[in-house]
Amino acid sequence: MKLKTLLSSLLHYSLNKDENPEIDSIEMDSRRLQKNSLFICIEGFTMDGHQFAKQAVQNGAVAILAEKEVDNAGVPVVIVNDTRRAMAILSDSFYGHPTQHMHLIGITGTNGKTTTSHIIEKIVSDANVPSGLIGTIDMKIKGKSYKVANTTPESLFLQKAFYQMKEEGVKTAVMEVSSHALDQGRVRGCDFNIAVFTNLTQDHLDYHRNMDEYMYAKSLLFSQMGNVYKEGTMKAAVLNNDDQASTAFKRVTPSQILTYGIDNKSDIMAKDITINSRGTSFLLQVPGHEERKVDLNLIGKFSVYNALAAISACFLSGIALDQIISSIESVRGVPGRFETVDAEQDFTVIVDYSHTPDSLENVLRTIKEFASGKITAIVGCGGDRDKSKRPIMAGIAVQLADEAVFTSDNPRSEDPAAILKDMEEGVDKDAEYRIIPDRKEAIEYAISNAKKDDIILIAGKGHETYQIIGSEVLDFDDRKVAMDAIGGIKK
Ligand SMILES: CC(=O)N[C@H]1[C@@H](OP(=O)(O)OP(=O)(O)OC[C@H]2O[C@@H](n3ccc(=O)[nH]c3=O)[C@H](O)[C@@H]2O)O[C@H](CO)[C@@H](O)[C@@H]1O[C@H](C)C(=O)N[C@@H](C)C(=O)N[C@H](CCC(=O)O)C(=O)O
Ligand SMILES: Nc1ncnc2c1ncn2[C@@H]1O[C@H](COP(=O)(O)OP(=O)(O)OP(=O)(O)O)[C@@H](O)[C@H]1O
Ligand SMILES: N[C@H](CCC[C@H](N)C(=O)O)C(=O)O
Ligand SMILES: [Mg+2]
Repeated sequence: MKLKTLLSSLLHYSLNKDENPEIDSIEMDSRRLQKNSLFICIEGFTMDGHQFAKQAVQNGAVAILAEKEVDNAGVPVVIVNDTRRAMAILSDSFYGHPTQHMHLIGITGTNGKTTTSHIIEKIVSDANVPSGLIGTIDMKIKGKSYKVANTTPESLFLQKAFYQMKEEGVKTAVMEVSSHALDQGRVRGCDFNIAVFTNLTQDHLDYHRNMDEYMYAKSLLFSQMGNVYKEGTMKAAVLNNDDQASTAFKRVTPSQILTYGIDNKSDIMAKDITINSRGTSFLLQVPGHEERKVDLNLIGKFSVYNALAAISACFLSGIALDQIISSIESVRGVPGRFETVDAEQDFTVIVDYSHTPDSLENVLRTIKEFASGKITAIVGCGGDRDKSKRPIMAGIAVQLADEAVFTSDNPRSEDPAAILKDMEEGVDKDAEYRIIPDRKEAIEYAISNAKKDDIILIAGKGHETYQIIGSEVLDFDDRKVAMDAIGGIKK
């Protein structure tokens, strides 16, 4: 594609010379350049990509997109206000607007994005619709899994992935949309047909300055729904009516709205919820349909919210209600979300990705609803992430579990002892808890002391198969460590 053809999708830019090279690829990393590429300089959080312009030209770039003057080695330089956002628009054009050729469902919210997106993908593929998925655990194209670096990848990766999906015949794609991605404009250019909101509680206050800014970032998914519109295409916001933030999203979205809820009157509702240690049942109310009983294999009131969000999105996508219900009833769970580690021991071990105050509280309250033995919570907090959630999470663990064990999550560049100190700030001086900084030892301690009917919650890392200590990424999987520890005591 010629440079000027590519640039025609931008509202505004300036070009320093009247040249029009052929562009065969778009790149944002000077170390991974191809011949005849357009190099996009990004001022990042750790590096300024503008300093690599000359290196990029030496490595094959024939044009540069930047926010300021660069050492360009003679190639055309395009100046725009914001290169990350321009990259999203250009990538969408370069790959032929792939999301305009499929039904795209985006999910945002503090908790439940991964779970809800996996449920939707299951319902869609059970309905024999070729499906794609992008999120925290992986990217899936018609069931085949690929690695991703971010929950919501950078636009360049994203549009290339959608192009691959389109080429492979994907008709419906579902993706998690993180607040970071919205803030950085990674999903500008995505033609969302349905935008789903799960809930908003505290997280990521290391990145967003306060809850209002965090909510504003989330609201962009809904306010930008009208940015790409072709007459006749479905555009809808699916909002949790029991969460206050939905009021703001209702105001900013230009699209049709479908609400779901348990407590407040909503379009799609769950009533008469019953929870046991194996699942959750409820009566489902959907407009134009008789009330229906749904038996989920997923546990907790929060699982009902995820189910309602998924049912609402699939209902709007035109999948028959019978089909939706039979699929959702067959969902066995999502890796690392309330996943039990079972070696036929007489106590229960649950690995769960609760790394926010709200998710930890929900999971512990859910466990309390069916526990007959002692509840032990193993909890840590990530380094280089929202520090203000540390004392809150520690307080919740002490308050709701019978025994709280504080340990390390991914300390990253921080001192694990300092993170544990921050956690301790949240508990009363006379409260009882145990500190075991080494995560493996913490898990082994809890398992070797478990008695019949006890429940051990290993929170925070869910599906993760690594632990980041300093700059090292070490093999670590809570499920495997727990399984080995159970094996050890059964010998
Ligand atoms: C804070 C943040 O969002 N960082 C993201 C950001 O990195 P950055 O701005 O630091 O990039 P940088 O290293 O400064 O580099 C700037 C530019 O220079 C270029 N460069 C750099 C070196 C070089 O030699 N040559 C070169 O060209 C880089 O390719 C880049 O274009 O841009 C990168 C590329 O897209 C992201 O991978 C990276 O995510 C990091 C890994 C991250 O941890 N992000 C988290 C905070 C995040 O986004 N999380 C959310 C999920 C949260 C949730 O689910 O709860 C997510 O969507 O994943
Ligand atoms: N609807 C919900 N409300 C509150 N907590 C939830 C909900 N759904 C799941 N959780 C809890 O949050 C944890 C993370 O769930 P999930 O991975 O689905 O969320 P996410 O939004 O994708 O998180 P992340 O932003 O880290 O990717 C789960 O392990 C569970 O403890
Ligand atoms: N997407 C989340 C993941 C946190 C997972 C937890 N294990 C940690 O490392 O803090 C974040 O980046 O905040
Ligand atoms: Mg996720």
